[in-house]
Amino acid sequence: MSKTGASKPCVSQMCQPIVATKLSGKMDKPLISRRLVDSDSSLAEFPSEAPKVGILGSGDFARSLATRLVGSGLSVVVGSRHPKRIVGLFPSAAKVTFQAEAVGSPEVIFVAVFREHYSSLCGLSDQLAGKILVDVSNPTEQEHLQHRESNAEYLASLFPTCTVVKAFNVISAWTLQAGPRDGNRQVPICSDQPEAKRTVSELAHAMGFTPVDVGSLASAQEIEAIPLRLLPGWKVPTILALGLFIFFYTYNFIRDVLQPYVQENKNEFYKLPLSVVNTTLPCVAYVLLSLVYLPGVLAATLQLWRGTKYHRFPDWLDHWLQHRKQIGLLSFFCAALHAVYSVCLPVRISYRYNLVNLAIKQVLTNKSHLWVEENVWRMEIYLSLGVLALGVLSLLAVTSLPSIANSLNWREFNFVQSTLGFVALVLSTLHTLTYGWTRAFEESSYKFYLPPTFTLTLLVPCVVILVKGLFLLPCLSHRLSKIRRGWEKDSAVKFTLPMDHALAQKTSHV
Ligand SMILES: Cc1cc2nc3c(=O)[nH]c(=O)nc-3n(C[C@H](O)[C@H](O)[C@H](O)COP(=O)(O)OP(=O)(O)OC[C@H]3O[C@@H](n4cnc5c(N)ncnc54)[C@H](O)[C@@H]3O)c2cc1C
Ligand SMILES: NC(=O)C1=CN([C@@H]2O[C@H](COP(=O)(O)OP(=O)(O)OC[C@H]3O[C@@H](n4cnc5c(N)ncnc54)[C@H](OP(=O)(O)O)[C@@H]3O)[C@@H](O)[C@H]2O)C=CC1
Ligand code: HEM
Ligand SMILES: [Cu+2]
Ligand SMILES: [Fe+3]
Repeated sequence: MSKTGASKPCVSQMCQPIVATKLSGKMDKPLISRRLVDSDSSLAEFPSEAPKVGILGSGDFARSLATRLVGSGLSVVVGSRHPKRIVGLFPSAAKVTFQAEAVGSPEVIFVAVFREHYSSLCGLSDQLAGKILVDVSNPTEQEHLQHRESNAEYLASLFPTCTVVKAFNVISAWTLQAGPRDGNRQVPICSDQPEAKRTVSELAHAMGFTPVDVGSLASAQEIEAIPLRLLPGWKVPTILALGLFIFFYTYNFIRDVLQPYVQENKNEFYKLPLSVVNTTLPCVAYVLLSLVYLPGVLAATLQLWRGTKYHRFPDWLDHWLQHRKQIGLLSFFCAALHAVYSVCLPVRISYRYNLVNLAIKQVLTNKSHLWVEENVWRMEIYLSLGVLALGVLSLLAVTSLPSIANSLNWREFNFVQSTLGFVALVLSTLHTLTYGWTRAFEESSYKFYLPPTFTLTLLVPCVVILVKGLFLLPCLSHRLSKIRRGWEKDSAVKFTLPMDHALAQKTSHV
């Protein structure tokens, strides 16, 4: 039955890059030679005979897995219901045969079959007894909600004489083929048998992945839920950003387009795609940035108010504190777009028309040398401040990349995120103030009685900056640092009567 007499390479052979010419066909080529996998010679852990690995199923996942295993120097045997049909799709070094024959010799068998077909494997029970079964399956969202036990636990219940290990479900067939250099390297592994877990971990390592032990098979439910998640921490911040965008866009539309149309009969709808967007984006970026630093201020205020740090923050604040990274990155995204849009402003043909028309008007009225010193300075300064603010924000964004964050110690990271982030907020505020200048006090800036947009955005940031400034006052900063070292306000300890204590608790939770 065997297609090739799958030779078992010894360790010294395995350390050499596998020669592609030995294999034939597209699927045959190992995508990564052993030398490229950054293994820390973990293969040396294997006995001199390459262990045989079994795979049940011949689908996408099975094919990619076989390719990867063969490319990692392991000996592979694939069990299919129709081996003759699919034998050409597998690397020639892999043996492809009937299910019953395939599961005979390997100690470890990957079950690359969907959950609903597990029961069709029950006929193999006797041959599988005592072996390690690796469950790689991913439930659909519906299946995950529908079944109480995980796929892996279900498999274990069907084969009580086997040891089931949950692994590799977070790796796509594509990543397996392309090699672990692209995409996620981490493979969460769980099983009730430490020995089996170790064997599968070593396999993962040999294939260039990083096994992560997540405990007993009961954790399989959690592991199976991982691929079902789609950017979980981003939902609320994204909705927030979209909400702000819609609000400010509508507000700017009314002020910049609707008002001239209704009251001055001017058609300025051309502003919709760029100009209005560029007054909206910076407002969203700026407000989001202040919302990154507001919860820290609220937390500190609450701690000062309660005189202790040992009371839990309310849930909404806790949640908010945890989503600051996403809110901050969205703010950076909008600010970066605002910068690019701003650079585009003078490129527009409408800008040139307006400029030429203004020049002609000046010629007609015989005016010369239009130069308002104050405006010139104001613009130079607000643009410079904007560039500086964006520069500092970029530092924050760069340090939030895990690889950079890992190279910083806690204090360095905190300095960039907390101190420089606050500097960015102050710079943005100065940028906005110098841009807005005295227009908040000019009647002509109020369209439909609506104040200029920038005045709306200033509210939250100014409160944050003000309160942060207050916390620098010696009396408050001293008290705050005492609280953070575990000191508690006398009154919190004084009440000892149960009723009084309950009362104290109640009032401190406002
Ligand atoms: C572009 C960009 C990228 C960002 N990337 C990240 C990121 O990768 N990761 C991230 O976490 N955030 C990120 N953020 C969010 C933000 O920069 C951080 O959360 C920053 O640390 C907030 O600073 P803070 O001073 O407001 O809060 P913190 O320094 O966290 O302090 C908040 C509050 O916690 C309490 N507190 C602080 N220290 C103590 C203590 N020792 N004991 C008890 N209580 C204490 C106080 O009440 C304090 O006011 C990013 C923001 C932006 C704009
Ligand atoms: N594709 C991917 O990227 C990933 C897949 N997975 C998991 O791997 C498993 C396989 O997925 P995938 O390879 O994509 O699926 P496919 O549909 O491509 O392959 C499934 C294979 O199951 C085998 N099989 C065994 N018994 C039966 C049966 N009774 N009825 C039908 N098929 C049977 C078939 O092989 P034969 O006919 O030779 O017996 C078939 O090729 C799934 O559990 C999936 O969740 C996990 C992570 C990523
Ligand atoms: C390279 C960086 C930047 C440049 C070149 C820049 C440029 C500009 C320009 C040209 C305007 C006037 C827009 C208009 O005429 O409608 C403006 C306004 C504004 N900018 Fe920036 N900016 C930069 C960075 C930032 C950053 C980082 C923030 C805050 C996070 C910010 C917040 C604002 C705000 C709130 C306004 C007022 C919008 C309004 O109400 O009309 N800018 N900026
Ligand atoms: Cu959340
Ligand atoms: Fe499930």
